[in-house]
Amino acid sequence: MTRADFQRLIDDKTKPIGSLGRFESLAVQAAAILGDMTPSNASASLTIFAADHGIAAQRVSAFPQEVTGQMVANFLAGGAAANVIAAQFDIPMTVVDCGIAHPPRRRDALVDLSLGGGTADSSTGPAMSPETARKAIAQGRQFASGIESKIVCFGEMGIANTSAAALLAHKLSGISVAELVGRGTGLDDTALSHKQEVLEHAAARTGALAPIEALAEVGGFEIGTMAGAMVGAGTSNKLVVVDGFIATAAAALARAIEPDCERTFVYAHRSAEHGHRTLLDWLEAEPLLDLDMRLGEGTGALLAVPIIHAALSLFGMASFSQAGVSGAPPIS
Ligand SMILES: O=C(O)c1ccc[n+]([C@@H]2O[C@H](COP(=O)([O-])O)[C@@H](O)[C@H]2O)c1
Ligand SMILES: Cc1cc2nc[nH]c2cc1C
Repeated sequence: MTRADFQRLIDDKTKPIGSLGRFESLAVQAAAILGDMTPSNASASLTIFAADHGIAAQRVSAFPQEVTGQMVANFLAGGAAANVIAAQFDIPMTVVDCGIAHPPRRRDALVDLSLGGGTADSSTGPAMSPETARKAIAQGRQFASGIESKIVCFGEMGIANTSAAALLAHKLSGISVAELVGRGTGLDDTALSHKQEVLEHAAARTGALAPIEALAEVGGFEIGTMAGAMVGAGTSNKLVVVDGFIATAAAALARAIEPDCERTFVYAHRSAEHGHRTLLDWLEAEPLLDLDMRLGEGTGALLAVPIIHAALSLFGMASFSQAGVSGAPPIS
């Protein structure tokens, strides 16, 4: 069935046409991508891609680099926000090491796709080689081919990755660095203007860049791997739930690499990170939620899952003829 077929089904349900707004378009998008209207068939999962960033050395984050590995240990122990929300919805969670500088000792529960102990500092040179950038995309695609669930939530963890995401979004979109730089984990005004200087300097190192070159120049390992996974999941007709600012930068990269995968993306929420609104507007994306969240980890994406399931449940409504409800008379 095509998107138009699912749209006809929804239009024939017992409600004024369009009265459930974007909730209806979500139902049509989800059913068309999954080829299935049954909520219980639409299993969901969360993958958190984690990595470190050399640009953290420039004091662009409110937290030290060790926190990436420490939070990954917290994910494995079940203590993070992502864990408790995922548990609430019975959503299984996988954590992928894409290049953590100080990984936890208990590595057995991690998927190991490490590309090194963090990227190089992109304010002084390329974050990674073009070969590593291509490897990040390829390993993400490969990883996605092993995901069994139909709805895939992608989140991330990486100290200083709002810097990498802002620079990548700048290179892909041409939006100014000033419009994309934000407080991340909670910088004060002084630290924010320092971050902006560092990012302006990093951006000025290079001119216009092709997508893979942009990933190589500004990073990061988890963003590239997530972008590859978005391409892979999208091309195999999974519904890709995009989380906050960093995940949206990965989605912009995925779209630049494979434009067709965009139709499978659901933007879960508008993060409070300055720049997310501008980036979403540039992508012409309207997120489902706006809860002032700015945590990452896939927490916003998880909250979208019950909304997607509820949207699919609309296909269980009675049609006008089934319920004996008179349709609207044609407007002359
Ligand atoms: O998802 C978002 O919109 C978001 C906004 C701000 C911060 N974060 C999280 O905070 C970390 C990056 O912040 P920072 O200040 O270290 O660049 C990283 O682990 C992200 O998951 C996430
Ligand atoms: C504590 C903490 C938790 C996070 N989760 C995602 N990014 C994070 C950054 C910090 C600092």
